[in-house]
Amino acid sequence: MSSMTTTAPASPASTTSSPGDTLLDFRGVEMRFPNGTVALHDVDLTVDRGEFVTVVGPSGCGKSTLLRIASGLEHASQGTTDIKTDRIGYVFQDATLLPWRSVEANVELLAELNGRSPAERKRAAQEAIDLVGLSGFEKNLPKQLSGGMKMRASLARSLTLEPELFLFDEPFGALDEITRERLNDELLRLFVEKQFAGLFITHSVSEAVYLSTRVIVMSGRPGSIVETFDVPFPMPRSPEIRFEAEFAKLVGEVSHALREGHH
Ligand SMILES: Nc1ncnc2c1ncn2[C@@H]1O[C@H](COP(=O)(O)OP(=O)(O)OP(=O)(O)O)[C@@H](O)[C@H]1O
Repeated sequence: MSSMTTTAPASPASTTSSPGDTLLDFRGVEMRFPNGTVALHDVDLTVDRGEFVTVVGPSGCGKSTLLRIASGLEHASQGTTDIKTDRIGYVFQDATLLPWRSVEANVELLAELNGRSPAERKRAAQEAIDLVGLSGFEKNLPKQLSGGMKMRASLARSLTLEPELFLFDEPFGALDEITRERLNDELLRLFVEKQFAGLFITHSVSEAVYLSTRVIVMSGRPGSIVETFDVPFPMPRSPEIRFEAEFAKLVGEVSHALREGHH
């Protein structure tokens, strides 16, 4: 049986939990789709406040499924899924902006759907737009933005909800290397500043190591966790750590585990 427990703090000020609290707790999660496909097998996963956890694994191993369960879009067929917040941000590989709305109006959308007043959502949207570096582009339509800028707008839209748990489904996978690295830097800055917990999916091992406090390696389908790596580099991180020997060593170890778990 799966269960979802939701405890919803009404505002940041009402949050009573402290750093180290578990926001997501999955035990023995199994996912079998109605057509018989088993996507996940016996997954134990926790994400604590202050953690940025990245999941890497071969294509089709169930990473997106895991995220969809975390978001409540999908329900596990077995195991327990305990999500201790309802302030969840979700960013997909596709920026999913409404083409007829300006950047500003897109960023306001979630706050609007959540019933925030026009003044309040305008304030939240402007703050988020400034945070992701899109100031000056408020009136642009999505088609007038680069791929990186669209992702920034998508991030800003989720930030208006002040997520405590931020889910990322390979958000930068379609971007060129330089844009991706720049957005990784921005995301780390936001993580340090906004103190959300992150659960991030990627195919890039170096992106995983650079962003995370912990990297989880999954096996091929049905996905199960084969290895977990704590990433020791302190936050905030400088982009230069990517060139350090310790960084390369960890990337090598994660890549090795990924190859070993690939069946
Ligand atoms: N609704 C569904 N019904 C049946 N099978 C599904 C459904 N959704 C996903 N699957 C299958 O479950 C498996 C895991 O899919 P999922 O998208 O979670 O993998 P992934 O690790 O995110 O893949 P990728 O890295 O390629 O994005 C795949 O074999 C997929 O075909």
